Amino acid sequence: MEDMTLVLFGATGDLAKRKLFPALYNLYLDGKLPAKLSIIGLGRKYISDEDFQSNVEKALRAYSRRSVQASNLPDFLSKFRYFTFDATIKESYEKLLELVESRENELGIPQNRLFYLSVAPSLVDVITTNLHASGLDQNEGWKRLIIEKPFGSNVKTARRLNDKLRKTFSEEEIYRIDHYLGKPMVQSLNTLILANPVLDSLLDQKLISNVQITASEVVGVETRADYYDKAGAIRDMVQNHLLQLVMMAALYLPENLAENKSRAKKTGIIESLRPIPKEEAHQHVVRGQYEAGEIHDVPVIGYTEEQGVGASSKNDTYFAARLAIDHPSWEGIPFYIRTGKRMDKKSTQIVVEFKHKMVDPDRLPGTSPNLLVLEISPNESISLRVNLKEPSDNQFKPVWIDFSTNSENQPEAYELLLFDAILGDSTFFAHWKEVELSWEWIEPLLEAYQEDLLPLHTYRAGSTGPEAADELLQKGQHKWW
Ligand SMILES: NC(=O)C1=CN([C@@H]2O[C@H](COP(=O)(O)OP(=O)(O)OC[C@H]3O[C@@H](n4cnc5c(N)ncnc54)[C@H](OP(=O)(O)O)[C@@H]3O)[C@@H](O)[C@H]2O)C=CC1
Ligand SMILES: O=C1O[C@H](COP(=O)(O)O)[C@@H](O)[C@H](O)[C@H]1O
Repeated sequence: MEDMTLVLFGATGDLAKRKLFPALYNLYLDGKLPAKLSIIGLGRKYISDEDFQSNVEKALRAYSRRSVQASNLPDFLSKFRYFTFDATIKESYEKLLELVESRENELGIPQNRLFYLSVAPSLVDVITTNLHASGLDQNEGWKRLIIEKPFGSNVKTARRLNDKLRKTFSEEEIYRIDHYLGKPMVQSLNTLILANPVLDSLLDQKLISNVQITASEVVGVETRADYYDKAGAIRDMVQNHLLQLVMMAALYLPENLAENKSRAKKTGIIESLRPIPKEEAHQHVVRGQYEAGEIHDVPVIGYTEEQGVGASSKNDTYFAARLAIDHPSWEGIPFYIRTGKRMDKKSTQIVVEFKHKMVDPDRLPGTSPNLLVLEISPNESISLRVNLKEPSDNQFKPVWIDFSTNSENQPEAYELLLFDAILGDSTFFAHWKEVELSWEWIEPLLEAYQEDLLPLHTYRAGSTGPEAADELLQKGQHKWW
């Protein structure tokens, strides 16, 4: 691992506090940070280095998955410096360069620089332009840029943003964060299948009936109405996280694809995703919005009553769709995806349902389809549902065989992703072609939204979503698991 500098734009923000500082600390505890590391945090308000380090410490105490150890904390904090910086002022970059270089010289660090843009998308252009103009990116070592979501709000704005980034960084130097790609279960899909030939043999195209990907949340819009009411579930969760999960599942589940995990293959999946023309969207897509309801016996308000949301908002807080992948490995196997806020439970999972037609219900009463469930979060597990006979009534009953690891102390997505970026491994970052193709696939659906071609269904907070989403699966004689 090479010694380096991490320049963190947005070091006084929420993401830095809740995710990035804890991720860095846990990497440190695991010995996964470079021996010599200079971290320079940036924000507009004046903060001394000591106060900044104390803010980092507070963030660790509040959010780190492992408790803070007094014995190593001073060494960890000594890597941090703070610089008062306004991204819109050109001179700030020249002074920043002086600080970066002075720390590099002081610590004997080569000019390897990782720039993390944990700031609003509106600042990305001005920052990358000035990184270049000031010479911060003209270093002798490597340079990398980590960029947060959202990556555009449609295909046009995403392309514009990418063109701007590409003026300063090459595609290989850009690390687009999709934190679902950092979840440990998602990262280990490939090796999981390869390490378990038994799973491999189950994941045979001839045996699979359909694949279901769910990302349900209990939380509502929280304090983010300003952003969320414009984005909706389709931009917030579907274009990025769900389509990435579709690519990962489609790529790694069948054995014939598992061997080659090249970028071209992942792009191949998203390229094969059959477009849904806007006129046909209502046959394949369900959009919904939560109404008042109850979650775990606590009453919660409806979406349009949330602070910052207009009473007439038509924004989607739920999205479900039936997808077809025109790829030889997935011919005739539908992928169902759904995501929603204020649902009955927090769960991200991939379910593979196996064909059941060959089982004779007269000879074997009570059987149900076999299922393979890969739970991604909040817990990590693999479960297989099989049919067992009840001796008492001669009926079969579904029984779960569960394999789960103790996931209490699993690394967080940001830890795995930051580590990869430090190493220069971009496998689990969203590459431009994937992002662009995802937006292209989403575009007709956005148009259908705009032209009101898709009804907005409502669902009670605390439920499993609109009834229309159940009907979507019933058309194919399937049901959500
Ligand atoms: N928070 C989260 O959970 C998640 C956030 N993201 C993304 O991460 C990014 C950051 O989000 P978050 O931390 O929540 O945002 P915050 O609003 O909490 O923080 C924004 C940061 O940007 C800094 N900033 C704002 N204007 C300027 C400026 N002109 N010059 C320099 N710094 C500036 C602020 O510093 P100061 O005010 O001190 O200048 C602050 O550190 C966004 O792109 C967001 O979409 C993605 C997923 C989850
Ligand atoms: O990116 C986002 O993800 C979270 C859900 O992430 P998870 O890791 O808790 O599953 C979602 O709440 C948020 O709206 C979205 O911006």
